[in-house]
Amino acid sequence: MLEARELAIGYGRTQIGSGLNLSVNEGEILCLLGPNGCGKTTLFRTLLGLLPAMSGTVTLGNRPVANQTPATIAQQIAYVPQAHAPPFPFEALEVVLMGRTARLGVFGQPGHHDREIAHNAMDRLGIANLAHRDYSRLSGGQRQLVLIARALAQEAPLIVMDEPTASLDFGNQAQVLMQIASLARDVAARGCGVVLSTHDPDQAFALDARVLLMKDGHELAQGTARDVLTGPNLSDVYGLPVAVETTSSGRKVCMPALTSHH
Ligand SMILES: Nc1ncnc2c1ncn2[C@@H]1O[C@H](COP(=O)(O)OP(=O)(O)OP(=O)(O)O)[C@@H](O)[C@H]1O
Repeated sequence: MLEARELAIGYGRTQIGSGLNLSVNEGEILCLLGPNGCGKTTLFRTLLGLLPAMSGTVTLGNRPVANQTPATIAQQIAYVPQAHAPPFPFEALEVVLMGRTARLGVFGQPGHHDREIAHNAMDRLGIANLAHRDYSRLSGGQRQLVLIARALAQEAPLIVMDEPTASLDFGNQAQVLMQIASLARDVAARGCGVVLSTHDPDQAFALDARVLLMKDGHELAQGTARDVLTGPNLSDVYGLPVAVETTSSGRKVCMPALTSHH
């Protein structure tokens, strides 16, 4: 569905990364992990056609993304950016309704059906009570949940999420992870493809995701969480000793060694 081949990414003439390969299909979760500044957001912007590739190709639904209009791209991929406050006030529900834009005609106004879908998306994320609140006055975590609801309302077969749990509290992080898993794995509704970035390797284990581990704009390893998120790989990427252990319930957890060596 979404595929990148030998992709080089960057801004203007400044190359941020190269040699990137990935593919995501419906029902799959791909988790991007790597240190601050390694190029995750830049890669996302390139995958979404917001930033031209410096070389290599991005194909979306078997066509180069570079040849597709923003509306066609939006029908295929929903993007959940990192949450920022907008410069002017909107009701949270209006923000969610913006997810319907790519589905409306040129002068189309959202109708009853669109509002119902927007309400359902908010309900699913447990934020129905925020519908008529001023989006710019919500907390960072509440805004993040509204942006995820907007992506759900878009009803695209792929969702790209830039650090979707970054500003969420402990409970909401777990809640959003469960939503991501059910988006991809829900057999009744046809599963979406999900690409997300996170700074928490435990989340890749919890989601049983495929992992692309990045360092300095390049792929260090790609594969199952179990194969890629090893102590040596994580130690290499984050520059400190990391241990990967298995809990009594059988889940893997990653722990940096916090002892200092003097
Ligand atoms: N508009 C821009 N023009 C030039 N360089 C940029 C621009 N935006 C980001 N960069 C640079 O690109 C590099 C990669 O940034 P990017 O935001 O993709 O990293 P990231 O992996 O998403 O980081 P984080 O985990 O901190 O969000 C950084 O060195 C950053 O300074």
